[in-house]
Formats: sequence, C-alpha cells, structure tokens
Amino acid sequence: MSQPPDHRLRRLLLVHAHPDDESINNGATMAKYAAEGAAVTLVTCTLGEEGEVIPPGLAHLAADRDDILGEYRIGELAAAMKELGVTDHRFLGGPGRYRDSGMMGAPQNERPGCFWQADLDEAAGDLVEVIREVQPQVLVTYDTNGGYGHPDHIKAHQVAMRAADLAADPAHGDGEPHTISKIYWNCVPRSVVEEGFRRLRAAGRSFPFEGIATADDVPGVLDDAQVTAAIDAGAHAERKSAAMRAHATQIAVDGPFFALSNDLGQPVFATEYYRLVRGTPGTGGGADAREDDLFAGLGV
Ligand SMILES: CC(=O)N[C@H]1[C@@H](O[C@@H]2[C@H](O)[C@H](O)[C@@H](O)[C@H](O)[C@H]2O)O[C@H](CO)[C@@H](O)[C@@H]1O
Ligand SMILES: [Zn+2]
Repeated sequence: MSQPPDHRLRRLLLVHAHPDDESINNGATMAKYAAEGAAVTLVTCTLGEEGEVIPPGLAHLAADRDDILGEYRIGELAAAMKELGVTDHRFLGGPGRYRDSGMMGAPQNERPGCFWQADLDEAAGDLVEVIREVQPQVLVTYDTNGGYGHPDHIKAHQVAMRAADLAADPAHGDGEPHTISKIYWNCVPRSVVEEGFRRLRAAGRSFPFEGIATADDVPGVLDDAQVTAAIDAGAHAERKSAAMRAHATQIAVDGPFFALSNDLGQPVFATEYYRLVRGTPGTGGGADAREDDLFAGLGV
C-alpha cells in the first residue's frame, strides 16, 4: 500500500516517452525542484527498446541484434535520476508493459504491444493510479505533436492529458479523485533556439559531432509570445549534462552541446521553457512577464 503524499510538499509529475527525454527536456528543472525539496515523480512510458546505439561497443544491445537495449536503458535512466536527485521514477504499467514504437512510419509502429498501439483509456488508467497516489499539483508533458512527431511522444501526450481528466473524475475507477492544478507542455522559444544555434556555429569548436542540427530538429519550438514559463535552472546545468551523459547509448554530450545518434550537434538549454495549457498562471516573476516557477500561484 503506497503512502499518502505529504500535502505540505510541492509535487511535480512528468510524463515522458523514452528514457532520455526527461533529461533532455527537463533535466535542469527536475534537479532544481528536487534540490528544493519538492516531490518529483517521473513516469516513462516505454523502455526505449527500439533506439539506435551510439557506442560501437554496445551495438549488440540493439533490437535487431540481442534486443536487450530496453533493459540496459533502465540502468541508464536510474543513473540519470541519481544525477538529478530524483528518487521516484516509474515505467507506465511497469517496466516493459508498453514497447517503444520506433520512429513514425517504421514497421515497429504496428507491432502488438507497442505504445503507439496501446488502448488509450487502458494506458491512461495506469497513469491515473500514479496521479491519485502522488496527487501532483503540476504536470509536465509534450504538446499534441509530441514535440517532434515521434509516435511514443504523441501517445505520451494523449495518455497524460486523458489521465489528468480521468483522475479528476469521481465516476472513474477506485481511489480518491485528484485534480491537477496546472498542466504545462514542453517548448522552446524560437529566439532562444536561433541564439543557441548561432552560438553553436560560432563556437567553431572541433566537437565530435558530424554536423549541426537545425531549429526544426528541436522539439516544441514556439513563437516567443506563446511561451509562458521559463525555469532558469542554470545552477543545475552540470547535473543536467551529467544526466544526459548517463544516457550514453542515446546522447553524446560535449560541453554546452549534445548530439543524438544522428550525430547532429544541438545546444543544451539550462533554462527550460514551458507553455501553461491548463490552470491559472501565477504572477510572472521572470523576464517577458513569464512565470519563473511552475508552482507560481498555488500557494505551496
Ligand atoms: C530523443 C528521443 O525521443 N529519442 C528516441 C528516438 O531516437 C531517435 C531515432 O533512433 C532516430 O532514428 C535517430 O536518427 C535519432 O538520432 C534518435 O534520437 O526514437 C527511438 C526509437 O523509437 C527511441 O528509442 C529514442 O529514445
Ligand atoms: Zn523520446
């Protein structure tokens, strides 16, 4: 039987598709709130079984070889959470319940048991259990396109939003209903992306990446005015980089830059951005009148 949540604490729930997404999108935010004593819960929907593998010595883990990458990425995620100081991380429905669906259009999208094929209400029901146990005031997930159109990211968005509705519905299932006060979608202001790539191109450094990505490769780019919160977690930038490094099969990090297995360099953002899509914004303490705290206005 799980313990009831400590209602005195700030409680943040993040829902992600694969091990590595949490560190890339929210690593600094997670480290910041964990360091401040908030209860941070991560739910990852798949084990990332279909990922490519960067280190040649680990290539055997891949789905088309030994097919043990998912098990290996459980360890990478645990190491990343240790770097961020996050102690509550779970897999939706338990480890391996929903398999990585591969990139949009891949044959793996049709594989029985993959997340893309999961029944929405069944998967959302698994998340309702976590929501009603943890009772978060704030939920973070992807936008409707999953940031960049990956099927598992799109499904993670759909499951998170559906579960938020079901968890609040007294007529749904067992347990006390819980209404999440604020829901945010990950995003990045276009001006920040453009500046980040300008820095990357100007660096001219001999970093180990084959090429340089483009703004279109960055998930969730929005016009600046649509971005409603900026969490400056620069003090935790090193923790974010260390967490990204822990996902070594997926991410190569070089100073303020990183690359996925496509070997295209991108900037690491220590300020992480969000768009409030449900709930009332707090007073904007940050620049551009944006919120500088995801719990702003909640009195916690
Ligand atoms: C960040 C993210 O969502 N990674 C996913 C993604 O990985 C990409 C995929 O392997 C693609 O083929 C590569 O070109 C790209 O570099 C990778 O980032 O999709 C994987 C398969 O679904 C998933 O395991 C990985 O976590
Ligand atoms: Zn992902």
